[in-house]
This record gives sequence, C-alpha cells and structure tokens, in this order.
Amino acid sequence: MSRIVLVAACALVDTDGRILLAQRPEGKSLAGLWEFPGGKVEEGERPEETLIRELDEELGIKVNEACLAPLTFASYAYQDFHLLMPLYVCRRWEGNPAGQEGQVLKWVRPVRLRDYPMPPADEPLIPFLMELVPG
Ligand SMILES: Nc1nc2c([nH]c(=O)n2[C@@H]2O[C@H](COP(=O)(O)OP(=O)(O)OP(=O)(O)O)[C@@H](O)[C@H]2O)c(=O)[nH]1
Ligand SMILES: [Mg+2]
Repeated sequence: MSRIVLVAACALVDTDGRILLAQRPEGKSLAGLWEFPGGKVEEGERPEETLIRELDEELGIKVNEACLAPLTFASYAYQDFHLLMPLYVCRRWEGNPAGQEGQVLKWVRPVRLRDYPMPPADEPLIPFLMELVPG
C-alpha cells in the first residue's frame, strides 16, 4: 500500500468561462504536462490554506477563502504514491495570474481542455468542468 499524498488544486474561471492551466516546468515530475495550480497540503494546513498559499506563490494572486468552492476530486494511483486531490473552483481573485516559477499559463475553454496533455489523474476531472462551464 503506497502512501496517500493530499494535493489541493484549483480551477480559476475567468468571466469568459475559461479555465487557467499551468504547464509544469522542466525538472519537475510530469514536466511539460498542463495542470491546475496548487500543491501539496503541508503539515498543519487545511486544503483551503494550501491553495491560498500556492496561488500566491505560483501565480502571484490573492484569493479569499470564501471564494473557493469545492467541485470534485481526483483519486489516482501513481507508481510511488496515491494522489488524493480535491479540486476547487474560484471565480474571484486579486491580481493578474502570472507564472512566478517560469510556468507557461494558458486560459482554456472546457471543451478544449483535452487538447492539453494533463497528468493522468486529471483526465476524469474534465467532464465536471465542462458541466460547470458549458459552451
Ligand atoms: N498542482 C497540481 N498537482 C497535480 C495535478 N495533477 C497531478 O497529478 N498532480 C500531482 O500532484 C503532486 C503535487 O503537486 P506539486 O508538484 O504542484 O506540489 P507542490 O506545488 O507542493 O510542489 P513541490 O512539491 O515541488 O514543492 C505532483 O506529483 C503532481 O504531479 C494538478 O492538476 N495540479
Ligand atoms: Mg504546485
């Protein structure tokens, strides 16, 4: 039995109904794949606190906890750990998302999400986003 790793992720949705994807930088695991911003929940953190911290660190935006709504989650057996990843939705933030760690960012319509190679854990999340933001 591999350990469970808890990762909080967020779909930022803009006023045109597009969702923000970030490309994992070279040197990290799963480099080049497109993911939802977020990261590992650290000791003593609530997932919402993780996201507020990660969205600031990775994108340079400020998010209020009240603007984080749970949507669904991913549960996926990677080779060396089991990923449990709650996916939140956020439509309001302060600042302009910009890759603070050199990540390329892309605003993508839900119907186009399949054009962007994602980690295998993320693929089952796409229908939920398509239902959330039709068209
Ligand atoms: N943020 C994020 N992580 C994902 C997604 N899908 C997915 O499988 N993961 C996996 O979740 C794990 C943790 O993500 P992460 O690398 O962003 O963690 P982190 O920000 O804390 O970075 P660090 O551990 O390099 O400090 C990685 O193994 C990553 O591959 C996703 O959509 N978003
Ligand atoms: Mg991260």
